[in-house]
Amino acid sequence: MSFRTQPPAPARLNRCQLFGPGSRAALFEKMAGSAADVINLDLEDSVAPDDKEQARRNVIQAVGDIDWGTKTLSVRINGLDTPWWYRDVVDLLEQAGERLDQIMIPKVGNAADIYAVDALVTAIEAAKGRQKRIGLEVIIESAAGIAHVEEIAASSPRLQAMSLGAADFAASMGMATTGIGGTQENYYMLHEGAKYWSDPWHWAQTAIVAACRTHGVLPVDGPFGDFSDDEGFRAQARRSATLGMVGKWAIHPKQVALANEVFSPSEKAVTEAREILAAMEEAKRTGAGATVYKGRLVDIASIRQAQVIVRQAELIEA
Ligand SMILES: CCC(=O)SCCNC(=O)CCNC(=O)[C@H](O)C(C)(C)COP(=O)(O)OP(=O)(O)OC[C@H]1O[C@@H](n2cnc3c(N)ncnc32)[C@H](O)[C@@H]1OP(=O)(O)O
Ligand SMILES: O=CC(=O)O
Ligand SMILES: [Mg+2]
Repeated sequence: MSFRTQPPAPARLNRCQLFGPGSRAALFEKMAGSAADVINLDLEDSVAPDDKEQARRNVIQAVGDIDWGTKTLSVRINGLDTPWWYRDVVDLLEQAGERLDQIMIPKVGNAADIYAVDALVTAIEAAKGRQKRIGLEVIIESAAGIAHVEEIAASSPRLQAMSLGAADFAASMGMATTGIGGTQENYYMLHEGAKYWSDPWHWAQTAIVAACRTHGVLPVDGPFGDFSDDEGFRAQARRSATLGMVGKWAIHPKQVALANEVFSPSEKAVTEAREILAAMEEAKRTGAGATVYKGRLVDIASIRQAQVIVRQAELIEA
């Protein structure tokens, strides 16, 4: 480990972030009743320009009126290149109740974007005497966002989570697709006449995970647009989990159970992780740094790997 140790990410579940348009208030109770760990009420791209102000009013009212249980409650504001974002922040912080946990900033391009929102949030919190410190989450969904991903991850102590937004990311990068996440038909290697599909999101995801893990932020996979394709969602989510992401968005309620399934370690994985920890305790007792578990090497690094799984299981059990 470097002299500068890796800070832990927030210790809370973030397996699924369920989105719903702020303009569809009839969905809010259903979202609250879902099994998602995080709720994102949207003021941005799922809300038509003419509905922006009504959506903002709906969301402010819903923050206080609806029982959101123990979920993390987040509102996605409009981008900093729009005329709406500052009023989103001001009205939310001045008018929405203390139940609000987070503001999600879309299309961030550099650390200064978060600085601007942080400054505004900090001033309003102080002026209004808000008791709960609002967290921030961001979406990396542009060429600038991915180019500056590390400074964005380091930008504010308020920053809790960072998502990859596959739709806007693809548009900003000029990718030849209208698909939102998942396998891209034309992204394959050809070997002896057979196609081997590759993952065009992989590099952006690993860049996000590395930036997040360096700075103690939760890395999250964003939307998977084809909500009729459960297996496609699962495959995308499993790749994300394998790379170190902690959860995935749901843009339809049927995706919530899929995300929870993939980002909850199986009983078998938890048992194995606990057995590895026990095997290493035994090894330590005898003065060994490495031992054999089920015919394979485990050593002190295995303790850190097993702890990732056990910590997630403990959050779920709590
Ligand atoms: C891609 C880039 C991004 O920025 S993604 C993030 C922003 N996008 C969004 O927030 C979109 C969220 N999703 C939606 O608006 C809707 O789910 C869309 C995709 C339009 C589908 O809506 P709809 O045609 O009503 O779906 P459906 O008839 O299959 O619904 C079945 C039951 O589920 C409900 N439902 C629907 N959406 C949500 C939701 N987001 N959260 C909670 N519940 C939802 C419907 O009301 C319907 O309920 P019921 O069975 O009639 O009681
Ligand atoms: O905001 C999300 C996206 O995929 O774009
Ligand atoms: Mg987007």
